[in-house]
Amino acid sequence: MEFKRFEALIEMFPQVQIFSTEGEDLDRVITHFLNQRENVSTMSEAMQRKIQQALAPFFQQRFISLHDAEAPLVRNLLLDKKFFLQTDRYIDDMAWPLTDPEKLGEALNIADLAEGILDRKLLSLSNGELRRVLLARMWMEKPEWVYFNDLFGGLDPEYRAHLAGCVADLAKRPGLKVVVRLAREDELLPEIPAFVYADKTFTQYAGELPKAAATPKFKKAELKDYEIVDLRREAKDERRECGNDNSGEILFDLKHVNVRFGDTDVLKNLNWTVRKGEHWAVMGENGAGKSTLLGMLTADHPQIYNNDITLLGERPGHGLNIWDHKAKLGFFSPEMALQYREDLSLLDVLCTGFTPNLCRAENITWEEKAKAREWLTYLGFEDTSISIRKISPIDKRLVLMARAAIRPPKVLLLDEPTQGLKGEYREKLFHLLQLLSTETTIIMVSHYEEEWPPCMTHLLRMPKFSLN
Ligand SMILES: Nc1ncnc2c1ncn2[C@@H]1O[C@H](COP(=O)(O)OP(=O)(O)OP(=O)(O)O)[C@@H](O)[C@H]1O
Repeated sequence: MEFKRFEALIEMFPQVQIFSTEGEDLDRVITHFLNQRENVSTMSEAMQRKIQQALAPFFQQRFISLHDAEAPLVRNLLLDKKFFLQTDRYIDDMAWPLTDPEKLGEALNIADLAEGILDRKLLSLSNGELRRVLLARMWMEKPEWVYFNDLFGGLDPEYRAHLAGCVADLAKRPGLKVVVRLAREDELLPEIPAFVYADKTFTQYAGELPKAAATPKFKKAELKDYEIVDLRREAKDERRECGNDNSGEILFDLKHVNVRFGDTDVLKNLNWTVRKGEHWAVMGENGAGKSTLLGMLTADHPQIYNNDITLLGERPGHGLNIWDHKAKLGFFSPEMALQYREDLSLLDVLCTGFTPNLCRAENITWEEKAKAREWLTYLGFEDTSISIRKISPIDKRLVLMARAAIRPPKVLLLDEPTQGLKGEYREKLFHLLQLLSTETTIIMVSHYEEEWPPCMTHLLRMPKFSLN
């Protein structure tokens, strides 16, 4: 069955899941349709980012304990009669849809959050926690239409399984119209009619839908402390051959590291050593402290000063120069892509990767330019002169990841690099990382078990100590 128009599809299938690698185009089509409807509840990364941007123009601000008494709490977002997103530098004059306080218990259950979350400041939440709070809110609204844009993006595996069950139940509610957009085919839900969107056409999914929601390979309840897995021992094949520089130079050394905010333990007695030639995947449930950990490695997090940490041979407060340190790293996170403001061509963006700065680079050599051009061509960008502002947010992410890696840096830090990336892009990225692994040390945060290039040598699993 094929549909050209979303109107026709939704009329026939009021509960529908749509998988597409052309996510933004599909989102535009659905949003255009829903903007003309009333009582719509939407969950999307864009909403999450809007809140984060409104509350803090610079993401690092989040690392600082927030004293602002006016900063909105989760309680305000979920329970205020009329909630406006407002700070002293941001005003949203549209009130958010009304919520039903009676549904709070059910909603927190859906979001798998404890009641203590209500007193947390919105800005202090991790990406996944904020997503889950927004999901809780949807369950407290009274919509006729529900739209989940990239339902599982940024969520940990166990919660993804829980959410899949909740959405399947929601889709059974009589009269409710439910639209789910999925970025990955392997995340299709059971029972809900499925379509694939490509070339501006919705085609019925030809494969078989799963019988039940996928179960996570790993259960967080089993994890009581930090766990290190030697991936080389697990796979005795080609992994041993790559990134095998056993010079033993210690790049990062963290001893009994603790990070707390008020009475929330984020990192608790973490001992972790990263040596040159190792490549680490970092996993952990939403709020486990993965971004906090990366913030420490980049020296952005102020709590590096009250911990025993060595960063590339230097100690914070004892000779570490932050800018020299950052110049040795390549860093990418989805927030960075969001906050990137430069109006440069793709080629110029990639060339900034040879310098410590984000703005236009001077004195780029002919060889560097040629390498940047070669990388862009490999990633599928034919016209390297177009502005980064003209490409889609997902393409922008890919270009900024390439920028972080091209030099190559001494250490490449990637926070959820595959979030929202289509399979073909993931493969290209992993191929690049595999090639780079002989020259740089890679540390990569992921929410997908075993979804990393074969060069990865270790996995750090992080538990979540606080219950919100
Ligand atoms: N300034 C702050 N004040 C209070 N709590 C904070 C602050 N900054 C971070 N936290 C808390 O620290 C915990 C870890 O956050 P972090 O962003 O490191 O998690 P994460 O593992 O990256 O999560 P996700 O998978 O959702 O991205 C979260 O529970 C978060 O709410």
